[in-house]
Amino acid sequence: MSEAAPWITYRPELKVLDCTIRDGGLINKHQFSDETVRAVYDTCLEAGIDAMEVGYKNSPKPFPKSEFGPWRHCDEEDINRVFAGHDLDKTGLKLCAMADAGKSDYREQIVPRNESLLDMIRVAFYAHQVSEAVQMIEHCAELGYDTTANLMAVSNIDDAEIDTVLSAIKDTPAQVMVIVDSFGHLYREQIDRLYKKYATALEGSDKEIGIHAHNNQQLAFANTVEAIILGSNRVDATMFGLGRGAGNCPMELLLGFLRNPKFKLRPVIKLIQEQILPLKKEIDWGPSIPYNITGQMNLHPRDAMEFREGDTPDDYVAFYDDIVLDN
Ligand SMILES: C[C@H](O)CC(=O)C(=O)O
Repeated sequence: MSEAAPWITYRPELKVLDCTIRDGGLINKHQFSDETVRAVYDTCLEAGIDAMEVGYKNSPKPFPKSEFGPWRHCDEEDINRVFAGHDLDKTGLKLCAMADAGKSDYREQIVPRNESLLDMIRVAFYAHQVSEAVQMIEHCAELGYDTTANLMAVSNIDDAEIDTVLSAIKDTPAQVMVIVDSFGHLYREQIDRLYKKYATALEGSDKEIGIHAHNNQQLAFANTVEAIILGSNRVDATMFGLGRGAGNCPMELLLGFLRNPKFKLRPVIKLIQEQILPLKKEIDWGPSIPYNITGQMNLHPRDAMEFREGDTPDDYVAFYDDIVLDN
């Protein structure tokens, strides 16, 4: 964590992670073409982005390969095909995958780091899964990976539970503890409170604090900037905000804000024009009233996603009546 964060200026320790394919895959079952995945990778290289999350290391049992694309499982052969020749030392780009507690066969699916092009495993978990998350982090660190701890849905957990998680994670080898606003519910003041809570609990552990924001209330970029101002040095964003439901902090806004000259905006704009805009015609993401409502109500976006996939995606009043009057 930065002691004093000179937020509007050059801060070389601040690292940007692109999770377009991993988070965006939650709206199309990770059915991206190799061309799109490779284009995001090439853009990360050209734009000076520090890490690219290529998907999930999740089990094919709950996510059968007949239904879900390769980036839900990140088999090594798929990684080797699409990122052939990737070299961390030459490019400075870390490739990473997310493993969900309860949904990953991590002991079988994750091979030693020196046998993989992946450099980092981000462990995602809900508060009640913290014991498994600790085991996963320790296991992946033993295999040689950088690791992060991503406590999901933090807006929905009481303080005592957050404290329990933070004290369990503090002693793990995870380099980063991420503030994850899964429901896009948090306001600036809550980001402040959580950042300070995480920083106090993790003091002395050398862990960085990360931020992963969803855009239900059109606050993902603002909340990301707020975390950066406070000292967060590990920041998630996606190209054109492509991500589950309302999407994420848009990369194009984030890079426009950062002052490190290594970050280049033009390749991101080019990718958006050539690859992401065509996707926008096929799949729905980004803020809309159903996502605003679930964000305001601190609910998982699944009902809004189902509604947007249905026959009357713009019948906002019907969604309001269903969700607001039912809760
Ligand atoms: C822990 C991850 O960042 C998963 C995710 O995207 C979420 O919002 O939850």
